[in-house]
Amino acid sequence: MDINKVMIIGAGQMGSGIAQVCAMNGYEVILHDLKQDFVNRGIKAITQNLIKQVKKERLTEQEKTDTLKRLTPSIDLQSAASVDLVIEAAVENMAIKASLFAELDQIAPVHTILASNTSSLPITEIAAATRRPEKVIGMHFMNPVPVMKLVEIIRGIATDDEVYRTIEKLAVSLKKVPVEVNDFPGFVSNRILMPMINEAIYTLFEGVASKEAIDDVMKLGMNHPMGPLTLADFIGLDTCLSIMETLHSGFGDDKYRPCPLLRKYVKAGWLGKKSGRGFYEYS
Ligand SMILES: CC(=O)CC(=O)SCCNC(=O)CCNC(=O)[C@H](O)C(C)(C)COP(=O)(O)OP(=O)(O)OC[C@H]1O[C@@H](n2cnc3c(N)ncnc32)[C@H](O)[C@@H]1OP(=O)(O)O
Ligand SMILES: NC(=O)C1=CN([C@@H]2O[C@H](COP(=O)(O)OP(=O)(O)OC[C@H]3O[C@@H](n4cnc5c(N)ncnc54)[C@H](OP(=O)(O)O)[C@@H]3O)[C@@H](O)[C@H]2O)C=CC1
Repeated sequence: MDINKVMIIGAGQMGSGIAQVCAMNGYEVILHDLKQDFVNRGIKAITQNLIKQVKKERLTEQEKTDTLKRLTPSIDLQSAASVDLVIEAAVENMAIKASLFAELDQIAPVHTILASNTSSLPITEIAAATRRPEKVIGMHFMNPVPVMKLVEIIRGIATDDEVYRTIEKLAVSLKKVPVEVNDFPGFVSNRILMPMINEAIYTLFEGVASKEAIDDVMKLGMNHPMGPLTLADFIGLDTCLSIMETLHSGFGDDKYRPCPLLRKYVKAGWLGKKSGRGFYEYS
């Protein structure tokens, strides 16, 4: 199946990154969020990223203009009526995703594939909110989307082989490397990454070392590009907590219990870089 027009739901850090790479690679893109302000913030982030690429002479002024022309803002979910693929990148919350997918199922044409960028939630359960579970799939990009090569592609229990192949082909056309995984809590990426981050938060919580020291150990000792606490701030502490909760409830194993300090920060509204404060402060 050919994909020409894509709708991205959620213009946050992931949604705007996905919209950018789709538009840069020739797709017509609708970028949707709940409020015009949020869509504008997403388009502004994309524009700034493209300007940087032009300055670095990796993109011409014309390519930048053409990319921006392929982006259409939306605050009306009915826009899904004109697309071949929806990639949902709203918040990591099953109730919100299930209700979005049920609505999208009513609006989108029969051929449209409904993909989710969820970082941990079961694709099979999201698919069950629709009458087209065979056309529902996980398409998990990594942050920052324009930089990271991986796209984890997750098959739900009912996902069609043809839908899988279409999404795999699409990922390659975005110059990404697709990796196939089955539908288990946290998939592969966050089943491994997030317990490491949660353990780093426990290490801080228990006073084993300062945040800077914990990050230095993993950066200088293990060659990680970012320390785990900096990475948690970068991902978003609300997203980290949601992922740990999915692992905890999905496996029923207390080794995945979220650190109380992580819960406290999220309750305080300290969500990391996107809210200006998490383990570190950002101006
Ligand atoms: C939670 C989930 O479900 C899954 C996830 O996504 S988990 C998170 C996965 N991501 C990571 O682990 C990221 C780890 N960090 C890194 O790889 C690096 O620190 C980084 C790529 C983010 C920044 O790299 P750096 O060398 O420290 O900084 P910097 O030199 O400024 O950036 C390197 C490049 O990335 C680009 N970049 C950095 N941040 C960017 C952003 N937010 N958007 C777009 N491009 C960005 C820079 O422009 C730069 O590009 P060039 O090399 O083309 O000039
Ligand atoms: N952060 C990361 O590193 C990664 C995140 N992901 C996944 O991507 C998704 C988005 O994460 P991220 O971009 O970081 O989160 P952000 O908080 O940056 O963005 C989410 C956006 O979606 C909007 N939104 C919330 N509910 C709806 C809705 N019903 N309809 C449309 N838009 C909505 C939010 O608006 P508002 O601000 O009002 O809530 C916000 O603008 C999550 O599922 C997350 O797990 C996947 C890979 C990496």
